[in-house]
Amino acid sequence: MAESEAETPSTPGEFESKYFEFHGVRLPPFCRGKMEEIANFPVRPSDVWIVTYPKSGTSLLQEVVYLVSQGADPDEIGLMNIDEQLPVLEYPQPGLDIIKELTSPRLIKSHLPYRFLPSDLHNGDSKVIYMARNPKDLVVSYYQFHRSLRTMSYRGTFQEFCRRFVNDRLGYGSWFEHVQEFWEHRTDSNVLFLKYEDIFTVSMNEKFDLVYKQKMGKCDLTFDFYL
Ligand SMILES: Nc1ncnc2c1ncn2[C@@H]1O[C@H](COP(=O)(O)O)[C@@H](OP(=O)(O)O)[C@H]1O
Ligand SMILES: CCc1ccc(OS(=O)(=O)O)cc1
Repeated sequence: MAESEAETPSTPGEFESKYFEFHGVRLPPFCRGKMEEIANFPVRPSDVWIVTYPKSGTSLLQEVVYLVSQGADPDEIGLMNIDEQLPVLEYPQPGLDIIKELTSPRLIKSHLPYRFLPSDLHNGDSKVIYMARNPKDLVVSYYQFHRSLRTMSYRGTFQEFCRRFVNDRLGYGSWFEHVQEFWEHRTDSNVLFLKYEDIFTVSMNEKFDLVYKQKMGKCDLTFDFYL
C-alpha cells in the first residue's frame, strides 16, 4: 500500500459514518441541518437550475448554459473558472444566504434528488435542466472522485464501490431513483431532460471516428463504441 494511503485509512465503518441520512437517502455531511431551508428556498422565474447526480457531466452542462445565457465567447471559456460562477445549492460555500441574494438571472447547480429540491421548483416556478449519464461510465468517474477526495479518503476496491453503487449506498443516494424521478418529470413545462451521451458523445463521435480511421490506417482492430 502506498504511504499516502496508509496515512489516510478509511475503513468501511469510517466511510459509512461520513454520510448524513435524510429520509432514507445518504447525503454528504455538508447537507446536514439545511434540508428544510432548501425545501423553502425562494426560487425566481428567471433562474436556471442545473441538476445532476454527481459525475454526470455537470461542468460540461454548466459551460454550455453559461455560454448561452451570458452570450459569452467560447474561446474565452477556458480562461475562467466557471465553477466559481455557478454556486451549488447545498455546498457550504457560498451558502444559501449568499445564493438568495445573487442578482438575476441566477444559474444554480444541485445534485439533490428531485423531491429534496426547493418546493417552488416542483411548482414550475423556474427552469430546470437535468442531465443523466449512463451508470457504467458514471460509476468509474464517481470511484475516481472518491479516491481523490481528501474528505472521503475512500480506500475500497472498485468492485466494492460498484456494490455500494448498485445498493444505493453512496452520497446523493440511489442513481436509479435520482434519474427515474426526473424522468417522470421530463414532460413538465419547466424541465429539460438531457443525456450526457447526447450532448458529448454525439458531437465528438464523428470526429473520433474520422481520426480513428486516419490514424489506424489499415489496422482491422475495432471497438464497440456505443452511444
Ligand atoms: N467540458 C467538460 N468539463 C469537465 N468535465 C467534463 C467535460 N466534458 C466531459 N466531462 C466529464 O464529466 C465528468 C465529470 O462530471 P461532473 O462535472 O458532473 O463532475 C468527467 O468524467 P470522467 O471522470 O469519466 O472523465 C469529465 O471527464
Ligand atoms: C461524496 C461527497 C460528494 C461531495 C461533492 C459532490 O459533488 S461534486 O461531484 O464535487 O460536484 C459529490 C459527492
